[in-house]
Amino acid sequence: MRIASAWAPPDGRGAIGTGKPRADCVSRIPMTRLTLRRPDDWHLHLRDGAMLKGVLPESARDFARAIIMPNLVPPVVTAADATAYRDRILAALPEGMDFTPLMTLYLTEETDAEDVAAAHASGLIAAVKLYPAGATTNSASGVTDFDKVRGVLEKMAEIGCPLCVHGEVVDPEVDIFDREAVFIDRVLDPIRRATPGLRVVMEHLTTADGVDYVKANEADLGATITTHHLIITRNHILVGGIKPHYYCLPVAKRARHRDALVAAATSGDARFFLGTDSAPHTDPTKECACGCAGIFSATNTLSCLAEVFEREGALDRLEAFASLNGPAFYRMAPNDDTITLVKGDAVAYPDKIATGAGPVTVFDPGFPLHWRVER
Ligand SMILES: NC(=O)N[C@@H](CC(=O)O)C(=O)O
Ligand SMILES: [Zn+2]
Ligand SMILES: [Zn+2]
Repeated sequence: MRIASAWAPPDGRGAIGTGKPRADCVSRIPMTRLTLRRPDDWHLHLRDGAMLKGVLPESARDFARAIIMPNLVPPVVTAADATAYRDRILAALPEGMDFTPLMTLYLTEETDAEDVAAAHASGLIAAVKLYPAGATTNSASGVTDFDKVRGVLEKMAEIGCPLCVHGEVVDPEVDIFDREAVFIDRVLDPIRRATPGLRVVMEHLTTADGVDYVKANEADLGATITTHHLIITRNHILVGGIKPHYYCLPVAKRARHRDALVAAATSGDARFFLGTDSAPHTDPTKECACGCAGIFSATNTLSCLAEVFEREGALDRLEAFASLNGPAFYRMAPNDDTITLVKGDAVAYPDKIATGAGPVTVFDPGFPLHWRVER
């Protein structure tokens, strides 16, 4: 990573957005350019058809690769499904954009271990995704009886194919804010103990309990953290009127959990890496009596992350989180090309993008963004 610095202009622009030079910048040179290896997104929803066409450029512009979630309707269950879906993604990619979809299979109680092994050996899939049935958007075909997938998990441990996990229990007795922590004790830890060598990614971590669990385990365990969970708490969803565009699963928790995620992401610890979980739903399907879960952040994710890392004094660790730790976990080389973030006046980004499926609202971090990706 290369960090270039320049003095803020005399009028103070660029000095942390206050309009005035900050006192603590007098003796420090504010950073205004940041070059890092091109990032990857280790958890992304692209959907299909008109929505795919509309949202794909928003990710492909900044990210070189992404782990593509398989929760279509019907889900991407077999190697044949994944091949067809990958081809539809590549066909929707605008001319001249360079983007590699890393495919996943949706684990069901009928998944065939040999189909998984062949798809992994051929390089078609990078991982298999476990959704507890009923836990989240389009998870009805997921797993209810974890004993039924034991054979597939053992095969995955043997061949080194990672399991990406939506880590929430669906027990109606368990409070929605506790579902991740309970999942770790009731489901994840027993699966990992029963399947030595299984490589697991806890997707979209939302709790300090999750951070602690990852840190307590040396080998074979990583976690993605989303952009929005580094920023919002449950107050964003509920205070001053219900805000459907902040609703996602796992639901954002209280501030101490958000702060634990920020500490983990900005620590440089290689077990934590970026998975935006950018999950587009059209406005009418979010702004209604039973709104869909999912936050769309592909458009402004890197600007948001730079702001979060800058506040923590950790801009020099953004590259580890966004560009290095993920490939290391997935045993892939980091990207050779780079992107440069430039700091300046507040960045303009659309509040919605238009897709053939309908308008999709872009994540609003609630503060101005000053870092933009240099094109
Ligand atoms: N995160 C979400 O709130 N929604 C995701 C599903 C998921 O990742 O759980 C989606 O597909 O919309
Ligand atoms: Zn999920
Ligand atoms: Zn997701």
